[in-house]
Amino acid sequence: MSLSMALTKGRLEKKTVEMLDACGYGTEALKDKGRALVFKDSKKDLEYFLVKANDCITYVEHGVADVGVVGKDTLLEGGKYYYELLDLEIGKCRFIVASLPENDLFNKVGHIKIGTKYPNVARNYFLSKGMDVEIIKIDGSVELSPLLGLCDGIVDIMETGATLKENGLIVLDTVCPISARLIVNKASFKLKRKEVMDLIHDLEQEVLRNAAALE
Ligand SMILES: Nc1ncnc2c1ncn2[C@@H]1O[C@H](COP(=O)(O)OP(=O)(O)OP(=O)(O)O)[C@@H](O)[C@H]1O
Ligand SMILES: O=P(O)(O)OC[C@H]1O[C@H](OP(=O)(O)OP(=O)(O)O)[C@H](O)[C@@H]1O
Repeated sequence: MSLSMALTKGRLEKKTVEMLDACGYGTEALKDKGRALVFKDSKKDLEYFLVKANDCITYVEHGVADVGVVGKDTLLEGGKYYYELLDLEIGKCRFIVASLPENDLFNKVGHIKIGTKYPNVARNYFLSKGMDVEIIKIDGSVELSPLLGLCDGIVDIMETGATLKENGLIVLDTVCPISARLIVNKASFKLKRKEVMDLIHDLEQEVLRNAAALE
């Protein structure tokens, strides 16, 4: 049976395609893609489509995609009707809490405002600290919000730390590490078990090879 795979476009796209390539999959169409969004694997019975991160979960939950590759950040923010079966160990970064140095929100008395693209992650984090904060949803350039006084601090993704540094923000805490995960539709896992397990096995071998290469 054929498998359909939702890939998160953007930062994870190239690394995911490289992994599939290294596993011997036929991903040429994904590399020379123009404006197309659906691609057939040239070697395996597999179809790919490229979507935004949140939509990856939606397609997998609805069974339109049997499997998907999406960041743990997106999984933590929303969606739950899927199995998360493999850490691909690509797209590594982390969720952090940051602020201007003079705005140490953990020692602030009174109302605290947090800017973030990830309101659920931020709310859960501060609840776990016993702090009642106001969450302000921001869609991008989150680092700008404390600079302009919209909020006291942010919960955002940090990879190299360059964006924080260039904007004079400091890390106050790490919420959790992030990496890309393989998620699987629950029905597909039953009905296409062999195909899904073969894919997981192939990717798992590549995760191990990548880890060994780093040692
Ligand atoms: N430095 C980083 N910043 C953001 N995401 C990163 C970073 N490094 C790895 N990632 C991972 O890549 C995924 C996709 O990020 P990307 O910025 O391409 O899309 P996005 O968050 O939907 O942003 P945009 O709206 O700009 O397309 C994230 O969900 C995260 O898992
Ligand atoms: O630690 P760094 O390597 O600097 O990376 C972190 C930055 O990258 C992401 O933003 P992105 O470029 O996706 O733009 P956005 O703020 O518009 O989402 C993230 O939200 C940070 O701003």
